[in-house]
Amino acid sequence: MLLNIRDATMASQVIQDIVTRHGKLNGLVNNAGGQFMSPASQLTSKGFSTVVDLNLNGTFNMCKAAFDGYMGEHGGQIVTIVAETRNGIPRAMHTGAARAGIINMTKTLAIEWGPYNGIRINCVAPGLIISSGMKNYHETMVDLLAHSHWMNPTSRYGTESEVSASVAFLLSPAASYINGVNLEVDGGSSLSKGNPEGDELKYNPEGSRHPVYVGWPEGVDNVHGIKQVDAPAKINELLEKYKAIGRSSKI
Ligand SMILES: CCCCC/C=C/C(=O)SCCNC(=O)CCNC(=O)[C@H](O)C(C)(C)COP(=O)(O)OP(=O)(O)OC[C@H]1O[C@@H](n2cnc3c(N)ncnc32)[C@H](O)[C@@H]1OP(=O)(O)O
Ligand SMILES: NC(=O)C1=CN([C@@H]2O[C@H](COP(=O)(O)OP(=O)(O)OC[C@H]3O[C@@H](n4cnc5c(N)ncnc54)[C@H](OP(=O)(O)O)[C@@H]3O)[C@@H](O)[C@H]2O)C=CC1
Repeated sequence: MLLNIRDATMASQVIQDIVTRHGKLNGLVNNAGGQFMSPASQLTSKGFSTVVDLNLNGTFNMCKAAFDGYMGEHGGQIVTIVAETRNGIPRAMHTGAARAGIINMTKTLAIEWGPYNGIRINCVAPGLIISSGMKNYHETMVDLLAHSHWMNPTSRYGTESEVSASVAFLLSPAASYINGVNLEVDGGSSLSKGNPEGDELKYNPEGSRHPVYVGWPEGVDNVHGIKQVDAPAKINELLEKYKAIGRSSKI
């Protein structure tokens, strides 16, 4: 099924097809999104609109299609992947604005749509994650990422499995009283304030002491064949390093 979330008609059609085929729509995960890197001073109006259209309007199109096509009558769970935006996103102001808009839209929808057979709607805000999205970055950005992971309070980036686990939790009955929240899955990076005397004083450049979770749902053994992600080699080198932490750590 082809889907461009920027196209409201296509969004409705996809939801309709799913309901016709399966008879129901229990959950919607809005994962599609993205941006390009640009300082705000060089961003054109068209560039800003493009990223807002993809992320904010696209997410609205999918939520509305799910509501109209099934959930308004029968209920359901919605989770939208945004991005960690607490202190803005330098060089990605457009996406920061769009994701902040989604977080606020989610709060309103939780209030307005909650009464309709118990729709729950929440966000997951990843920090930097070793994911297929990394292949979109320029080589210099990948270099920077590969050398700055220790600046996170956990001294590592996150994995796709760690984001998936949060999404699965929010979709599940275990989260049945959680509605309208934005769950930051960032290892605490959004709390980081920097340190004028050098970040080394604050973080552990030796590496992470935090066990890593890789390979949904079976864990570090990767029985689903998640050997590496579709990302540049340098990023996968980090993942290999993290897997070793996962195996050797006692939780
Ligand atoms: C670290 C910061 C973020 C926080 C962490 C987040 C990480 C991730 O999200 S991981 C990556 C996920 N995937 C992506 O981000 C996808 C990569 N990006 C894209 O696929 C595209 O850039 C797009 C989907 C965001 C937009 O594509 P499209 O709709 O095809 O837009 P156009 O290429 O036609 O461009 C329209 C318009 O936008 C301006 N523009 C586009 N690229 C750039 C650029 N590199 N620099 C500056 N401006 C750009 C420009 O105004 C374009 O108009 P024209 O000039 O008329 O072409
Ligand atoms: N990796 C990270 O560090 C972080 C990622 N995120 C967000 O997490 C989500 C997943 O990203 P990630 O897996 O890393 O990166 P990817 O680039 O691999 O995933 C983005 C997905 O969005 C799809 N997509 C883009 N535009 C559209 C559209 N108009 N209609 C339908 N689908 C579309 C892409 O499809 P296709 O491949 O066909 O173009 C792609 O599958 C994104 O929203 C991303 O911005 C947020 C914070 C951090």
